[in-house]
Amino acid sequence: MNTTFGENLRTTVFGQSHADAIGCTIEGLPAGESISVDALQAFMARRAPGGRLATQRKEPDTPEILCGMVEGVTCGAPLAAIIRNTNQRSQDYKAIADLPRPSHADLPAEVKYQGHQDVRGGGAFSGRLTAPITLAGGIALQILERRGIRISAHLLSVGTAEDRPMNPMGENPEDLQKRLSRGLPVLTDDAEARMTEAILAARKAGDSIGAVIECMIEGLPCGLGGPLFEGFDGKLAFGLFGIPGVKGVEFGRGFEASRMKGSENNDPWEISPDAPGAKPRTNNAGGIAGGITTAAPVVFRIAMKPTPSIALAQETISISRRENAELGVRGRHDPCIGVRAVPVAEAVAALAVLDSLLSGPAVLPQTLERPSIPTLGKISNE
Ligand SMILES: Cc1cc2nc3c(=O)[nH]c(=O)nc-3n(C[C@H](O)[C@H](O)[C@H](O)COP(=O)(O)O)c2cc1C
Ligand SMILES: C=C(O[C@@H]1CC(C(=O)O)=C[C@@H](OP(=O)(O)O)[C@H]1O)C(=O)O
Repeated sequence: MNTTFGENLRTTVFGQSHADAIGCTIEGLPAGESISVDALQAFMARRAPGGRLATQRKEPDTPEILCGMVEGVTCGAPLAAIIRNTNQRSQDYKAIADLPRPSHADLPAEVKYQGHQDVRGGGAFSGRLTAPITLAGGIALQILERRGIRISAHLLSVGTAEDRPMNPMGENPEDLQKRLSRGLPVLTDDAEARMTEAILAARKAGDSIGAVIECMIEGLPCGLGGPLFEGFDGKLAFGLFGIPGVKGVEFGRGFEASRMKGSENNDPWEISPDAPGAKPRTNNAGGIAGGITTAAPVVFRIAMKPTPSIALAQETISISRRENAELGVRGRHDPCIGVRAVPVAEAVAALAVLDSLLSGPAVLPQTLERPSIPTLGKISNE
């Protein structure tokens, strides 16, 4: 399996849902970055299971950083971290080993790995693997935040219940944080009530429900990305499709732009006092043109499918008997994976941004910075 994301900042995720632990390594992290483990834990708690709108599996999701930092500061060496799995109930997967769940990875994984894959809890395909993604992304976010880059996501819709879209030219940061820190990450009270109702109704019916997440990256410089396969949108989309359950990614007006005229969709340039000296007056492009960031906020949306594991009877096959069969999934499952995937989208965005920032300038400066020995050497573990 290849579970690495990024070229300059390489995050590799490992583990299975019911193994002893899951975790990640991060290569290419810049040295000298102070990381608050408390803030990291708080970010990861937004994704962690629990509560009436999520799976009942109880996991504290405590990050244990094994190396790569000295006294809370990154040291330039690869960082490795684990999250222990503490609440597995592998007996829930006895039936599933023979009766693959429709729309989960069970059957294609059985064929690809010839029965050697870990079936328990979805193994390496589980949404649980988004915990280490959130760990790595949470570290990247802290590095970006101190450079004025803000990443915020919300549930734009759950089923047919809709929140208001974000303003693509930017949101007031304090107001946004206040709004997003309610029970469900949404911008309006009305959306919170209607989405909660839709999720609880789906759960009660033994069913599940899909969602759309909208995310905005503010404070980016113009110039990240490049043409063709170097596009910042391509990098982001690649990372976002790594989140289990993502079925669509769109930037700016996305598919809606295909129904517009050029005169409606174009974002006019205007002179601006801010770097780089010009900015688009509208942001239908979602902050990216020619694969390169324009300095307008990057805005993207991801479509999250409804959770495949549902209690309602489903048609499947019996692998051992080679005949059609029926399955109603028992066990602990999210009625709407979109809810907990909101911070995961932010985490992937942070990893993509930091990876791009670390790629270096396209034009080499005439004079190279020549670092010297710092005045005070640091001796730790004394
Ligand atoms: C945060 C999160 C939680 C998830 N929880 C569940 C779950 O409880 N039950 C389930 O069947 N799928 C869950 N999923 C989705 C499956 O992992 C996913 O549908 C499966 O791996 C197949 O991948 P695909 O949907 O991308 O094809 C979750 C995904 C995420 C991101
Ligand atoms: C544990 C998490 O979510 C799990 C994601 C998941 C799946 O198939 O994706 C299936 C369930 O696993 P289990 O049957 O072991 O409870 C969820 O609980 C998590 O996200 O931390």
